[in-house]
Amino acid sequence: MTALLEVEDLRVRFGRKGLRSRPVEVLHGVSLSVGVGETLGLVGESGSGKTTIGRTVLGLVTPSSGSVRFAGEDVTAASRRTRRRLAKDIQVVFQDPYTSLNPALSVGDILSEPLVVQGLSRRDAQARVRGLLEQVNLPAGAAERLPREFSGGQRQRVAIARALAPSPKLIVCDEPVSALDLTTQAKVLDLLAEIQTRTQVSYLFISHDLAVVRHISVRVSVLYRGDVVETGPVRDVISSPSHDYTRRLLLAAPVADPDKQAVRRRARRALIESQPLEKAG
Ligand SMILES: Nc1ncnc2c1ncn2[C@@H]1O[C@H](COP(=O)(O)OP(=O)(O)OP(=O)(O)O)[C@@H](O)[C@H]1O
Repeated sequence: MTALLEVEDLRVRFGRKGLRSRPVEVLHGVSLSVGVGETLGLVGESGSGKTTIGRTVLGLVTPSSGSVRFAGEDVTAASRRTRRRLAKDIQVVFQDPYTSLNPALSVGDILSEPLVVQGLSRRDAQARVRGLLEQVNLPAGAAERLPREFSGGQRQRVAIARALAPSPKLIVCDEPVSALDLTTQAKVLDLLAEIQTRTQVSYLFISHDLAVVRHISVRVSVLYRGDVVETGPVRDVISSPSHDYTRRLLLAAPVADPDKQAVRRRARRALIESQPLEKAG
């Protein structure tokens, strides 16, 4: 598969408040790739560095070393002109559909403004908005309404439509269904998959939840404290994880049956007690 996004040996350091404290490295040489029309799941617990990877891919964080290449171009060393183009090609959908949409604008304006800025006439932008709403299964009348008039799942559909507006090649999905109930999660994931089949868009799909990642992606990278500890087909990683951290992540996933849940809890506790996990690697 042709690689669209190639992240190589990425290191990111953040400064801490206070003159004496030294910057802290939060990514320690991360490598991953996403093919054209592919979804790579990126899982890890809170604070492992998932969002930092996403923000670096979007050009919002400058790495201390390593590279991010998109369609062969180095994102981190791109000129302003190239960055403008890349800003169109790489879009994002955030976790919280309640804060990621401007509450003062109608859905139609939210979707059409970026298109008008890009040079589309108002009339063409409105036609495109109708097409975008159709793509995410919202009625054309949604354009007249404000974000607060929609449910969480519908707002996330608007956020997906906004990301699709410039016909991107890659969408960074940062926990896009974590704020939704289970049924709505499945519907939004199915929608993302359906859009991918139609458009060949690629997803870097960030989640703390392996079950969600299994639903949407074929390959997954597991991130632990700023290191990718394993990458492979989701099926293999789930059926025979090669790293203790992945085993813990699997055992931590909730299951509906309370007896199975208790068995998992005991297995996880036994694993933690027998093999304390301090460092990645
Ligand atoms: N701008 C920043 N300045 C300083 N530290 C930061 C900054 N952004 C992130 N960090 C730190 O980097 C580490 C990784 O954070 P990041 O948000 O990437 O993790 P995450 O896996 O996405 O977590 P979550 O799922 O909770 O969002 C954390 O320790 C966080 O506190």
